[in-house]
Amino acid sequence: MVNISYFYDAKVTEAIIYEMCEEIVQYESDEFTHNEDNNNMQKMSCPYEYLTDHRIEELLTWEKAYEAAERALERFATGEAHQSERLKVPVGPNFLFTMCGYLKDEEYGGLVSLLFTQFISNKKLEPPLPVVHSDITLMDEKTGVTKVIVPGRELVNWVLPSVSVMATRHLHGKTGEVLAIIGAGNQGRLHAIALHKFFNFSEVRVWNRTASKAEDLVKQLNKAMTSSVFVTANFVEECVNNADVIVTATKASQTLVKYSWIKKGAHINAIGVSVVTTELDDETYRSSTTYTDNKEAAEIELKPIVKLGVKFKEVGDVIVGKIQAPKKSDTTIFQSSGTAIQYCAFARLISDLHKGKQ
Ligand SMILES: NC(=O)C1=CN([C@@H]2O[C@H](COP(=O)(O)OP(=O)(O)OC[C@H]3O[C@@H](n4cnc5c(N)ncnc54)[C@H](OP(=O)(O)O)[C@@H]3O)[C@@H](O)[C@H]2O)C=CC1
Ligand SMILES: O=C(O)C1=NCCCC1
Repeated sequence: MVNISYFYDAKVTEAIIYEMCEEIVQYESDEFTHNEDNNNMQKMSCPYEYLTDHRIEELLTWEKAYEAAERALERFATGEAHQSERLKVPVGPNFLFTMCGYLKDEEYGGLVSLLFTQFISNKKLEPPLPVVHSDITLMDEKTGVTKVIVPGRELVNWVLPSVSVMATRHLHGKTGEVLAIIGAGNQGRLHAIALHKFFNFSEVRVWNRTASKAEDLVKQLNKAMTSSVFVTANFVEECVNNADVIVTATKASQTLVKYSWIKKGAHINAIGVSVVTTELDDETYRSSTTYTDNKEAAEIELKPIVKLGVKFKEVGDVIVGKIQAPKKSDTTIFQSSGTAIQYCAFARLISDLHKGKQ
């Protein structure tokens, strides 16, 4: 974590403020309007844009997303990033979740604030509304001025799979031949695409509770990639059998994968999050090394895993060489928590792409 206490040193603060004011004056002349009747109080015209899902899809590519994910993991590990505590505010059965962060980086830096609501009760409305709503605000790190607001639901579609790709790269390497996807929902589909684009697997197996959805996804992906590598599996055991890389991305509230079915040395990206259950059995956690992108959050939020006595390691520490990479024979789990820093890197990337800067 970066130590931001130096901002409170009076002399340094003065120097920083002076430097920033010079830049702000420059900025004002372009972006601000003065209200003479109000003691020269600055009134801003709206300096930011809301970038739609559609615009993000137009701008982003998986290659750019992998790079942003890797940089965010690196910077988090080297301390060039600062994050506030994550806060979950209960609203009956629903909640509001917030996280803020500051990433110091020429290309991907900024200040970010992520707001995310999960209203289970929306399912019962007539007509029903989506359960998750989320907006991510990116602010300039020199002025605090808002640059863009992006929809979190779209951004998570890029952030989560590319962080898993980078975790797989650094914890397992580019040796995988068979990928097993458990769950053909949104994240299962996106992980299949992002991981296959990066690793070019010889076989990608998909299992889903509702088999027809796995069949549809397999057809769709083979067609889109003019390939025949995507195949369905009838049972979870058949899907993970001898697989090198596994993704669990379901909303299951029961264990789906048993350690005895997994190849030794496999890597698992465990995406399905629950405060009460895991998709992997206890033996899998006890016999593997579990990595996360945010140890502090994982220790608080992933209670069922903590209860097993699992000691989390951070994937960023492997990337920057702070800790040794796992051995080929180690079975590894990546337990993704998502960090404000990752969202900052992606929001900045999108903001720059939108303005034609990248
Ligand atoms: N860490 C993070 O930031 C994020 C984590 N997630 C997590 O990823 C997981 C998947 O989310 P997402 O892809 O968006 O969800 P979707 O609603 O798109 O897909 C849900 C999937 O879970 C399956 N499923 C639900 N219940 C069961 C069950 N009892 N047994 C087996 N399969 C089941 C569904 O199967 P069927 O088709 O049969 O219904 C479907 O394949 C969730 O746990 C979610 O919390 C998601 C986004 C962000
Ligand atoms: O859909 C989710 O889950 C999200 N998680 C974190 C950020 C926004 C959306």
